[in-house]
This record gives sequence, C-alpha cells and structure tokens, in this order.
Amino acid sequence: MSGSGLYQRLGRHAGTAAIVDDFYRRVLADADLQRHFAGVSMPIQRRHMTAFLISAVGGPDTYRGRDLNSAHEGLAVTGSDFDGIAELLAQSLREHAVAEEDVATVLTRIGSLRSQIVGVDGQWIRRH
Ligand code: HEM
Repeated sequence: MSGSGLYQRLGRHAGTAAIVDDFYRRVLADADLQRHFAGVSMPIQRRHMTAFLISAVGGPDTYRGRDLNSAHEGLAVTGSDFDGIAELLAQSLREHAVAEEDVATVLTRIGSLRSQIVGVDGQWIRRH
C-alpha cells in the first residue's frame, strides 16, 4: 500500500519524530512564525504533530489531539503563515533525505488541510 510505504520511507515513528523536531526548530527560528507559538507547550505540540503526520502518511492513527479546526480557531493564521509552515516542513523532509516525490505527496496532503487552519472567515463569523 503506497500510504504505509510512505510511512516506512519517512522512517516510521522515529524518523517522523526527527522530522517534526527539525521542523519546529525551523518554525521557532522564523521571525514571522515563532510568535504564534509563544506560550505553547512544544513537547506536547511535537508529540501531537508527530502523531498527526504519521496518520496523514498512512501509518498507525494514534492522534488524540483536537481536530484541526478547533486547534487553530482564533489563532488568526494567514495564508502566508500556512505557506511558510508548509515550506519549512518541506525543508525538514529534504533534510532527512526524503525523495522529492514523497515530499510532494506530503505537501499535497497537508495542503488539503488549508481551509481548516487558515482562519479569516471563522474569525469574522465569531466577531459578528
Ligand atoms: C500546515 C498544516 C498544519 C498542520 C497539519 C497542523 C497541525 C497541528 C496539530 C496536530 C496541532 C495540535 C492540536 C492539539 O494539540 O490539540 C496544532 C496546533 C497548533 N498549530 Fe498547527 N498545524 C498546521 C499549520 C499551522 C500554522 C500555519 C500555524 C501558524 C503559523 C499553526 C499554529 C499552531 C499553534 C499555535 C498550535 C497550538 C495551539 C494551542 O495549543 O492552543 N499551525 N497544529
């Protein structure tokens, strides 16, 4: 199955966790993105993102965090924040020698979540 093949190629749980560690190092070093994570418990964040990503690439589904709509509600994530995060994830995947074809697959899956994360409409509705 190509989904679980992708999970194997990312290096299963240990490989995905290492990619996510690298990813949040980049996020916290990014002048535009780091402010969103002020006050967020990064160990929990890393654990949730690792479980989420594993499930998104066809590995076991152990994610027990909130749904992505609820998790990002009120955070005022912009389209450009989303693109920045996706780019840093791509860099972390490449840093871990993930093949370009697999990087593209992961980015397509993550890209399909955009409307759950970028919050402009939801915020407008809540304010009025
Ligand atoms: C690119 C796709 C993204 C995915 C797959 C994703 C995934 C997640 C997951 C799984 C959580 C944990 C939810 C929980 O703990 O219940 C989370 C939380 C969070 N995400 Fe994202 N996220 C994405 C994009 C973004 C972007 C673009 C930003 C802003 C720059 C962002 C900011 C946050 C913050 C600040 C939290 C912590 C919220 C809190 O603990 O209150 N995320 N995200």
